Amino acid sequence: MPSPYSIEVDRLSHAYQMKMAVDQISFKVKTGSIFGLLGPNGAGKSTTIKMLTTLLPATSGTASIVGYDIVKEPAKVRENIGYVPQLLSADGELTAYENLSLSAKLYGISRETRIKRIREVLEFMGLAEVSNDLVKSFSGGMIRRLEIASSLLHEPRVLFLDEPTVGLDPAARKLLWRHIQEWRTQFQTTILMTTHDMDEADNQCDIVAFMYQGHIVAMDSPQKLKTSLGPKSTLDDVFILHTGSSIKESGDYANVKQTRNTISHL
Ligand SMILES: Nc1ncnc2c1ncn2[C@@H]1O[C@H](COP(=O)(O)OP(=O)(O)OP(=O)(O)O)[C@@H](O)[C@H]1O
Repeated sequence: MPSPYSIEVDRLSHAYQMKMAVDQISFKVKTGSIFGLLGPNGAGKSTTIKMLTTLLPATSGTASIVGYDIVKEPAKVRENIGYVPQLLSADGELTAYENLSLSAKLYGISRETRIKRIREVLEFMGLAEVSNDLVKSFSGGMIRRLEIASSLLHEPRVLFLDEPTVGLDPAARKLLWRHIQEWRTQFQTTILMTTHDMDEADNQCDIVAFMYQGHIVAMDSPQKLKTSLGPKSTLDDVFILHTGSSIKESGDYANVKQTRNTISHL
């Protein structure tokens, strides 16, 4: 029987020189669900995503994506995933269509399929009407939707989104999520995202894992995490309980700076 989980992580760790950025984390993500890694800057969220997308080797532990081992079968893993990194990846000097066409060629999608897929992802991400406009004329939210569209061209079974809404205003965030949720409903795509926005995790994720200093300190549905503390509790209250500080106060400076740079790029 096939596993009900699209992502399985077992005691996964990564050390940068002497520093343990991710320290023996374990979790499973059900197919078709949205799993949020929530934590302050420097908690280890991006490092986790980079290991699961085969961009960074694990120091120890194992993980599989739709049954493929990230160490033994990295090519198979890559065939089955989409990845949208924090930093800007769309080319402003090209149109939306041209950006997607370039990505589709890189994915090796045949010419006939390419045209159909590009139309499909443009439609799903609400960009069909601006497909021939230069990306440099786009808002931050439109650029993000284009980057997500690009990661969906090969119809991945698992999508990794690293801080998908960082730097976007509330209206752009809402629109972005509407489009992502529509895609997920249609294709049953499993999504792993990182965020340090409590409301976003609360509203969009089926399961949330709090990351702090390389560890997962709590993991459950947002509702269960909150009710375990009492009525009217927020996810921030749960985070404070497990770490002793608010998510806003517990990041490290270097990473805050990096996030701000990302925002100014958008
Ligand atoms: N290339 C690197 N070399 C050395 N240390 C690194 C490197 N990348 C990240 N780190 C450190 O590893 C830890 C985890 O960083 P990581 O980027 O995974 O955290 P994060 O939770 O994703 O934060 P952010 O929200 O800023 O992306 C941090 O202490 C960070 O300074």
